[in-house]
Amino acid sequence: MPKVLIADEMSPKAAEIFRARGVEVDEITGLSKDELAKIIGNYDGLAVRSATKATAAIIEAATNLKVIGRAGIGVDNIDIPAASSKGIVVMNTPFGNSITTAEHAIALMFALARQLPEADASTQAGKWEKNRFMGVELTAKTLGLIGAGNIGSIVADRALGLKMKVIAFDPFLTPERAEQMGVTKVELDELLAQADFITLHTPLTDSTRNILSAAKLMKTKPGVRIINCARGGLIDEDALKAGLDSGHIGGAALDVFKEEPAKASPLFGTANFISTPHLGASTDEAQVNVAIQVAEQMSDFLLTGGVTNALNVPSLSAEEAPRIRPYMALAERLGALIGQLEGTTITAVKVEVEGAAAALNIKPITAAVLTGLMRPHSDTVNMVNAPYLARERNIDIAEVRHDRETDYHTLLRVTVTTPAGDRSVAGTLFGNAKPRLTELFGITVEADLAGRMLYIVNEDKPGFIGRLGTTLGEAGVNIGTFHLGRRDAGAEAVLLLSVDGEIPDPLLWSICRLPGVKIAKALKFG
Ligand SMILES: NC(=O)C1=CN([C@@H]2O[C@H](COP(=O)(O)OP(=O)(O)OC[C@H]3O[C@@H](n4cnc5c(N)ncnc54)[C@H](O)[C@@H]3O)[C@@H](O)[C@H]2O)C=CC1
Ligand SMILES: O=C(O)C(=O)COP(=O)(O)O
Repeated sequence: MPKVLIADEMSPKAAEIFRARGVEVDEITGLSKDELAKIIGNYDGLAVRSATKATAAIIEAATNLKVIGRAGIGVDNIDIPAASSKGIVVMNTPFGNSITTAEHAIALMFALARQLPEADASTQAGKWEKNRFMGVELTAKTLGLIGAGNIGSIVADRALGLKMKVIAFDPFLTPERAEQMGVTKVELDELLAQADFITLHTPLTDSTRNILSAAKLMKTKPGVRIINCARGGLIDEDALKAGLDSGHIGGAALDVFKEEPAKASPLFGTANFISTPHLGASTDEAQVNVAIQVAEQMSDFLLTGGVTNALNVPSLSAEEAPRIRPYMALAERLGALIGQLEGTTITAVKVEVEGAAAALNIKPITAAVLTGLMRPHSDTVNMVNAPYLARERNIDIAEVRHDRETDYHTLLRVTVTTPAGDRSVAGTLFGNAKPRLTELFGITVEADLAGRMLYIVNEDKPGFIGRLGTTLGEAGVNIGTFHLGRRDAGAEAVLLLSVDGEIPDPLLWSICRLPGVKIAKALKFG
């Protein structure tokens, strides 16, 4: 039974679902990184929110880990490249807490507009400072969105309902989507010059880190109010403090900080500054949503191999999975065939799909080809890390979808480039389910690729097959299936035999010494 560690506070729904699905679960929160490193080797899955840092060191210690599930959106606490190169799937729940987080941004916008926290503190201190707190209306003000994805677009929708004008800076926002959202797409400097309120909704990446730098903050409209419910690190906190102190920035509300937990900050105590302790996702509804999603997704993966919302491996939907699985089996076998025959000299791989296969998601098929190709040379390769390992080995990957008629209703071709030139194998599915080789290095040969096989290239001369049968028979090796292909009569022939049992080296050498044999290799599939 797979075993999962829930390492951050999560709705009890998560543990309930894991157990109901047949996954063992431990809930241990507040672990130090050393404590986590010590126990992580016992688990197949790790479920986290933002507090636990799944660093390279933790991942290194996670000898059995197969999946890390983030009950939430941001995955900046997970070292995805480290997980990928160890073949660990990383998944998040991209929508479960977006409404809640958008509502928190709107709440902070109101709080800034009417100085609610200060007014509350003053009133409860018995001061009744009615004249001190003069607010601004949101109606007709301009809201500048930095990042118009899931959360940004919900914020835009709510702000439009409040009769605000919404402008957005997001390099990936298409004009059509902007129009559909009812927002005006602008460049960052234009947004800074026009916005009365700015709200950030991007992930923390190299392109967004410090996006509101000191220089950019200086370009904002005097009196601007800034909200960050996305990630600390998007705003230069020192420059924000200076802007608030000078009065150029009229207010700022941060739910997230560069260093978390933020137990001290120069911003604390600054006038017109509001903060919450990373509460964006903290509602009953959102926490139930993300807990259910993460537990379902991780259980699916651990129990059935189904992949949803993974960040480092192509997703396979429930409808797609049954159609694509036989292709992945074919892809892995073609990759394994060519990987065993061409060794480690491969510098490029081309995956081509034709006929029915051309309508499918090619990414999992390519990942399966690469997995098969590298498995003979790596014990740890799997669907997750195969593309990364290929990249590390400077293998160039190309994917081609052909829109043409073929002799087969569906065809998958794998071509590798080696110092000796390009070599190609192709295969199809019989009955949409059974992987079958159709072509090997330009020669038509139909074969199942399964179990132990023997690959022989020989001169096409009479008597060879008899001699081969005798050699195998004398060694006590039974032939299961026998597939023969040749370029032209009397030219080079290719033999693929499935055999019951291992072919020991001395037997392989005897086969190599048979007259006419050019190449003999033992192959293994599955
Ligand atoms: N405070 C909290 O508790 C929570 C915080 N979050 C944070 O909110 C962020 C946004 O979440 P979603 O909207 O779901 O993500 P999303 O991926 O749907 O949207 C992010 C948007 O940022 C845009 N973007 C990327 N690089 C950009 C750049 N250089 N400049 C401008 N825009 C850029 C993308 O094109 C995308 O449209 C998350 O990454 C997460 O870190 C999410 C949930 C809760
Ligand atoms: O989902 C996200 O990105 C969040 O930041 C929410 O974080 P949390 O799960 O509340 O620690």
